[in-house]
Formats: sequence, structure tokens, C-alpha cells
Amino acid sequence: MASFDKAAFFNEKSAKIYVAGHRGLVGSAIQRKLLSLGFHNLVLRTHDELDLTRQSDVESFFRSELPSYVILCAAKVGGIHANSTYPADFIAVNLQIQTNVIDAAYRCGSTKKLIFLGSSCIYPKHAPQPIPESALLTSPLEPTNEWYAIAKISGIKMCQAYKIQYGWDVISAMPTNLYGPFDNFHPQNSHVLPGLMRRFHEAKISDAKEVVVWGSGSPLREFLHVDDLADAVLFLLGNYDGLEHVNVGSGKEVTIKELAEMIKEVVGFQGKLIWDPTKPDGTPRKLMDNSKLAKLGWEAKISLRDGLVGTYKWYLENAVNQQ
Ligand SMILES: NC(=O)C1=CN([C@@H]2O[C@H](COP(=O)(O)OP(=O)(O)OC[C@H]3O[C@@H](n4cnc5c(N)ncnc54)[C@H](OP(=O)(O)O)[C@@H]3O)[C@@H](O)[C@H]2O)C=CC1
Ligand SMILES: C[C@H]1O[C@H](OP(=O)(O)OP(=O)(O)OC[C@H]2O[C@@H](n3cnc4c(=O)[nH]c(N)nc43)[C@H](O)[C@@H]2O)[C@@H](O)[C@@H](O)C1=O
Repeated sequence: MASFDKAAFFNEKSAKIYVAGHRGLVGSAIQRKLLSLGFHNLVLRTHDELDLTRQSDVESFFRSELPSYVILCAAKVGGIHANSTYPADFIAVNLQIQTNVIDAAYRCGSTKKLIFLGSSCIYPKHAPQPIPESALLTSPLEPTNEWYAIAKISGIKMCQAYKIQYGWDVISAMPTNLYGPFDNFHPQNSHVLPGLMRRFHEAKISDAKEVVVWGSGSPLREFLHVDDLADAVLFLLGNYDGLEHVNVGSGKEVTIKELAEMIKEVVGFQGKLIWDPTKPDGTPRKLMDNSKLAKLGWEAKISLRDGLVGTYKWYLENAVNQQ
């Protein structure tokens, strides 16, 4: 197995890079970033072309493509409602995808480095704030997304195990809540930001007087624009080869009430917000400690307000007729 030269990644513009999940929120941003930096030998497969839950298909794909780098952003993803409603899918599909991809990438022999993406929901419900990487597995998880979190924790541990046993250069990044172009704007299954953007937009168009927002409005969340995340992922590929996972966030948090007011204003909805207390709040607070990544030399650039304006523009131009 070739060893990883930290400086080399950004000079290897012809390296074969497999972006798993390239049509999703994160994968599409990573693809844009790679192309903008001059990387041109990308390997891409849609879900229909390669179902990553099928072990033998994944093994054949790696044996024939032999990528040098793998960025693993294919996953079963959704907001608080989807996580609570489809726990079997969230645990099984994510375990299958990540196990198949990580193992096949290692065994095909060509992959110099793989980055696995987890999520800030791996941390305990009542973790110390801001949450350091060392808070992993220190107390119970948030019940609304524990199935997804357990799969993601297994992914981190699998990467560590392959690094320890085989000396393979495999790392994990834990992004906070993300948003941006190519997000999922589904009314029930999406995350809060695209879900509310769509609801406020549809209320504005239909001249509705009220919009219902889930929960109490008091939970705190940290949002990161997906273009910042893509930049951080490539930064880590070029600059990090440690055993421990790395938090990736903006360092800024807002309450869901503040977020809702901001989206309302960006969309231009004039009516009232009605809070639905029958819907779960989820984790009360989820601000990550991003000092490890800051010490390596990376920080977020896109403010939440600018990111919201850009995302709403993208929504109007590309996704407004989505079902
Ligand atoms: N969105 C967020 O707020 C956060 C996301 N993350 C993590 O970032 C990563 C990317 O998430 P995100 O971009 O939001 O997710 P999306 O749902 O936007 O994209 C997921 C991608 O995975 C692909 N995919 C899903 N199942 C399969 C399968 N069985 N076989 C092949 N491909 C499959 C989809 O392919 P296709 O398009 O062809 O259907 C899609 O391109 C995930 O690991 C997620 O856990 C972490 C923190 C927050
Ligand atoms: C990224 C992270 O995302 C998920 O965790 P979450 O942060 O709780 O995700 P969320 O965006 O769905 O909700 C954030 C908050 O917002 C409130 N909320 C209000 N109104 C709407 C609403 O309309 N839709 C949604 N989804 N939430 C709403 C909602 O009640 C909650 O208090 C994990 O499942 C897991 O997938 C994960 O890793």
C-alpha cells in the first residue's frame, strides 16, 4: 500500500478520485470544488448505476476503477422526522454503504487515502458545549437519531481500525448541520433549513397568513454552508492523516426561532410563525468545538445570511417545482 505524502494531494490534478454520492448536497459541492481546483479525473456513479449496499457490485467497481482517492459522501440522510420514522433504513443502509466502500477501497490496493463523512449527531445528547472530538461515546445519544449516529460511529471506528491494523491512510470528518445548493427540500424528510425555506416560499406564493414550525424554537444549531464543507474536506485530504475524527463547523450557532425568522425575511414571507409543540426538538444544543481544524489552519468563510440568500436563489432557479 502506497504511503501518503501530505503535500502531494493538491499537486495530483490527474489523480483518479471517486466521489461517492456526487449528486447529493455534499457530493455535488465536492465535485464543484475539485473541478474548480483543476482535478479532472473524477469517477462518478449514481445510485442507479451502482447501489453501494451491494457488496459484490462495490467490490467489482473498485477492482475495475482502481481510484487513488475516495471521498465517501453517499449515505441515507434526512432530518429529525425522517430519522425517527425510518430507523431501520438509517442504520442498515448506512452500515452497508460505509462498510462496503471502506473495505473495497482498501482491498483494491490502489486507494492512497479515503475520507469518511460522519455527522455532529454522533455526540451525546448532553455533551459539553462546544463539543470536542473527545466527547464521543461518553454518554447516551439523542434518541431521535441514535440509529444513524450508531452507524456513523461505526464508520469512524472502522476507519480507525483499518488505519491501526493496515497502516492505511483513512480519515473521518464530522460536519455540523449543512445547507446549500442541491439540498433536499422535501416537506417532511428534509432538514430544518431547506424544509422551512420551501414552506415559507410556498406560503408567500399562496398568500398564506401563517406557517407552522416544528418544536419550541429553542434548540440551538450550528449551520455550515456546503461550499465551506467541501473546502474543508479537501483541506483535510491534503493536510491531515491523524487517527481521530475532526469536527467541521462554522463556530456560530442560532436558535431555531432565529433561523426561522432569518429564512422568513430572506424569502419575503409576511405572515406569522406558529410553533407546533407536538413535534420533537431533538438535541437541545449542538455546537462543535472546531479548534482542532482551526489549529490545522482552516476556518469557515460563508456567513449564514449570505448562504441563505444564495441558497434561496438556487432554490428558485432549480428546485421550486420539486415534489
Ligand atoms: N446534510 C447535512 O446536514 C449533513 C450531512 N452529513 C453527511 O454528509 C454526507 C452527505 O450527505 P448529503 O449530501 O446531505 O446527502 P444527500 O442525501 O444529499 O446525498 C446522498 C447521496 O448518496 C447517494 N446514495 C444514497 N444511497 C445510495 C446507495 N445505496 N448507493 C449509491 N448511492 C447512494 C445518493 O445518490 P443519488 O443522488 O444517485 O440518489 C446521493 O447522491 C453523508 O455522509 C451525511 O451523513 C453530515 C452532517 C450534516
Ligand atoms: C444534521 C443532523 O440533522 C438531524 O438532526 P437535527 O439537527 O435535529 O435536524 P433537523 O434539521 O431535522 O431539525 C433541527 C431542529 O429544527 C426543528 N424544526 C422546525 N421546523 C422544522 C421543519 O420544518 N423541518 C425539520 N426537519 N426540522 C424542523 C426540529 O424540530 C429540530 O429542533 C439528525 O437527524 C441527523 O440527520 C443529523 O446529523
